[in-house]
Amino acid sequence: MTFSREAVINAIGDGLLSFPITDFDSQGRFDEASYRKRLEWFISHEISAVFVAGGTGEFFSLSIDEYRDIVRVAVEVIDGRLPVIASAGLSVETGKAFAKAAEEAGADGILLMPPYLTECPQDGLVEYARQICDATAINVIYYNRGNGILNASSVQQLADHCPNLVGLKDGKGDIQALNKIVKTVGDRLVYIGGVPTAEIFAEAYVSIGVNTYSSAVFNFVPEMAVTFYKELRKGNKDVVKQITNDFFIPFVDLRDRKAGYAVSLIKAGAAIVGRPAGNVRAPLVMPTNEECLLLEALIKVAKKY
Ligand SMILES: O=C([O-])C(=O)C[C@H](O)[C@@H](O)C(=O)[O-]
Repeated sequence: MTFSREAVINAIGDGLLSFPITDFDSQGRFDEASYRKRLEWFISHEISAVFVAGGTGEFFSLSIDEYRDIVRVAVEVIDGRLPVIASAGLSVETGKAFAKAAEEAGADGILLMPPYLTECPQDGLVEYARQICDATAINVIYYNRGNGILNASSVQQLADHCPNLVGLKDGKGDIQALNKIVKTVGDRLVYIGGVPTAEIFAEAYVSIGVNTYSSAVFNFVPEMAVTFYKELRKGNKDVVKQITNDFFIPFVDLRDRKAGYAVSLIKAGAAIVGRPAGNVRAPLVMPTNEECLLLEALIKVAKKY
């Protein structure tokens, strides 16, 4: 951990957050050299923290050995210039193991993913998160998504119990429920927008005081992603509307063609802009050639910004 808790809270609470895809070679193995170049390129843009092996980074498809390499490489390349956050989760025991690996590699925090597969009662989810928080000294951001959605009183319980719980990342886009969490738990936590294609929710997020989000499209159109974020924060509704109409709405339409495209299209986009990271791993699939051509046309539009 390079940064103080306060510095991590400041970094993740204001500014654009980036979630790099994970590079695989032609055999589907983690490609360290390519990943190093990607991270260097990432931090040459205006971002405030780097979340590695996240959803966009295919955490769900990585072995713990690959994960160790990814976090080690990220901490080396970023070299204290920005906080590095890495994912953890799946079960209490694997969650603790990932958290330990992240801590040993020098990460500044973990993004705690929902449990694997099973339905989850609220008190069980609180216990899942509590045990993983208690097992690590680094910062924890809970990812409220999938089968692991915490309600406002559960978030409050966790925040009261776990001093290292610093943030909540929304992955559902239920603004009513998120607003209740924000109003109930208040400044005790930092709130991050993180539904797939976060920008499409960004205006709603800002309206309830969620001032930052994770941008997956940053992986292939970083200038546009940064412009969108800055104009949003300045309250420049015209530019936000224009980029939403020109890029995000058609992108979301393309994304909705197949489950998992929120990640697959990002890898396809990276290849189109000359920064390939290999293919996604099963159960995800890559977009078709026709879909890649549609994406290429959208990327041309994005370059205007
Ligand atoms: O864990 C992750 O990779 C995400 O948060 C998902 C993306 O960054 C999501 O916010 C998006 O697709 O813009």
